[in-house]
Amino acid sequence: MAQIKLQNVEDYYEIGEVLGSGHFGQVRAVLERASKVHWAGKFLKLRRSASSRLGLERKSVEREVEILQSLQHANVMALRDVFESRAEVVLIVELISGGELFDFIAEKESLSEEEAIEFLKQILMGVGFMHTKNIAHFDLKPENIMLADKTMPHPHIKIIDFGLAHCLKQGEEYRSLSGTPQYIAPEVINYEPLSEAADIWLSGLSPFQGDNDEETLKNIVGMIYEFEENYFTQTSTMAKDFIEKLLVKDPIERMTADECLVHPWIKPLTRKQADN
Ligand SMILES: COc1cc(-c2ccc3ncc(-c4cccc([C@@H](O)NCCN(C)C)c4)n3n2)ccc1O
Repeated sequence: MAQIKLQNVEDYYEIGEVLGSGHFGQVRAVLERASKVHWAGKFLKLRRSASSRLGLERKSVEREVEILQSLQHANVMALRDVFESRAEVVLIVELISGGELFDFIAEKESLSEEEAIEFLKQILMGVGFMHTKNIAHFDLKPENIMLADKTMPHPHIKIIDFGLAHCLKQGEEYRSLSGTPQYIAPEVINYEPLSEAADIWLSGLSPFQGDNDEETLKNIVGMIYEFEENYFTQTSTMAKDFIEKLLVKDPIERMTADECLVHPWIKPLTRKQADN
């Protein structure tokens, strides 16, 4: 468990290039001075006063640190160190060098269902693990699924960006409108109490995609979607059954991560089922 250090992060790590940035702040490559091991540092600006709109509230940063400290899993980005100064918190996490899964797939001529299942199994194992701890990610989307490295034949999935994640407490309602429009579940749009089920929604090629965010959100709430022929002609019946069991509006009726892992498309019972 990383204890929050009040020392200067640069006493321990050499700060390198910017790897990426977003709502979460900046991610930079860092080099641990003592071990010469490469890590990634997520630099988060803290809000200077209660009235300020700039920077993150301390309690949301503390929540993310607590969540990351409780998640040790092969398919979840690992937390190594936390440094805090007056205006900034730096999370030192494992460096993920394989890039985004989205880009890896985009660079391929095609993706077989077997390859898709391999990726999906790892994502579901990571999500299933966080759900056993009542932690929901609430921002699962292709950009937040990365590859530890691109070694074939078994690329290693890492789930990142727990900036919107929440540990759900029994008997406590949690609602949020945060997330990315084309990937959020209907219960988020309807501002209903949320559960881990909000993570088990489609987060690939969205069949709800509208011409703009407003239309997309309307499609999701109205369950208006279609499997565009030119994308799904080669898709097996079993795969479509799997997707349809995810796109269930009622979160209680939707498959859980563990149920997904035993769905016949992911875990065929017989060779015949596998060829469906
Ligand atoms: C700890 O929280 C985060 C960690 C990371 C993270 C962790 C390790 C790591 N190794 C390499 C990278 C990396 C490399 C290039 C781009 C990015 C990132 O800006 N794009 C990833 C998806 N984005 C939408 C969050 C991240 N990362 N990013 C990204 C977002 C986070 O909220």
